[in-house]
Amino acid sequence: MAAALDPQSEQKRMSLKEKAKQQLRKFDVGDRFSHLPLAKASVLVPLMVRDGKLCVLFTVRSMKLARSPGEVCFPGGRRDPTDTDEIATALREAREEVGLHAEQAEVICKLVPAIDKTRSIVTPVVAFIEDSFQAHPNPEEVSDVFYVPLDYFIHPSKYKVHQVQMLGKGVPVHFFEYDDLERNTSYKIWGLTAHFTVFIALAIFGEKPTFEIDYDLDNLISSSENNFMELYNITKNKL
Ligand SMILES: CC(C)(COP(=O)(O)OP(=O)(O)OC[C@H]1O[C@@H](n2cnc3c(N)ncnc32)[C@H](O)[C@@H]1OP(=O)(O)O)[C@@H](O)C(=O)NCCC(=O)NCCSC(=O)CC(=O)O
Ligand SMILES: [Mg+2]
Repeated sequence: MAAALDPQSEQKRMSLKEKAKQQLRKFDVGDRFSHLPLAKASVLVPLMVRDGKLCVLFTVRSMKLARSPGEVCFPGGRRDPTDTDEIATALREAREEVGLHAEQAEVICKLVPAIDKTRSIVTPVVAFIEDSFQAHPNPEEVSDVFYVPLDYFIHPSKYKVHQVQMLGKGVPVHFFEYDDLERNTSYKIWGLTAHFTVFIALAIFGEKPTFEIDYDLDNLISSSENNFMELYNITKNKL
């Protein structure tokens, strides 16, 4: 039984969440990108408050997977015919992969998508989950589940960046290394997953990070959507 929170920390916990929800809702893209004719996938970005800090849940992909084995990602996957929309895909995959039931998740928004190496449009669906959520990883797809404070993606202690030519455009690929002291394990969060996490940290905290970003922080919505459409148009023309 978790120790009863004193009213003060309960108050702080709630205001942390409410402020984060308020910020995230400003970035909801609705169905603005739902009609684009590329294969679709979604990830669920689970947020919660742990030890008084906003934290995000990550998974480590099983080595059995053909694609990106062993890499850190969010619960997620390709859309299947039973999914009514991007949110349904994200929630179905989270249930399959970490045993998160839809009623344990409060979906807050869909954020600007990204394009992955299989040229699918990947939509990040952000949800608050129960702070006490206990993951049940599906070993077919997930080998580990861990949590990182979200502000680590504003001022990381271990970070590097690679500028890659993605579809003819110079794009920063963020590489974070997070040392989970409790589990005595170091995790590498990079690429698409890091891209989404940085954006969510910027949207919630609105703070300039200690590393370079390819957004205009004062116009985060328009600069992020322009970045996506630029990559989409290059991808579309290459198909
Ligand atoms: C784009 C994605 C959301 C798509 O999700 P998934 O790859 O998990 O797709 P999925 O869950 O639908 O299916 C994954 C595999 O599991 C199998 N699978 C699905 N359901 C299953 C089940 N119930 N039981 C057993 N296996 C199952 C499928 O056959 C599939 O194999 P198969 O696939 O063989 O059919 C994810 O790949 C992702 O987040 N990628 C980025 C990870 C990342 O950031 N890596 C860091 C480098 S950046 C990077 O690498 C960028 C990039 O990816 O472009
Ligand atoms: Mg998956």
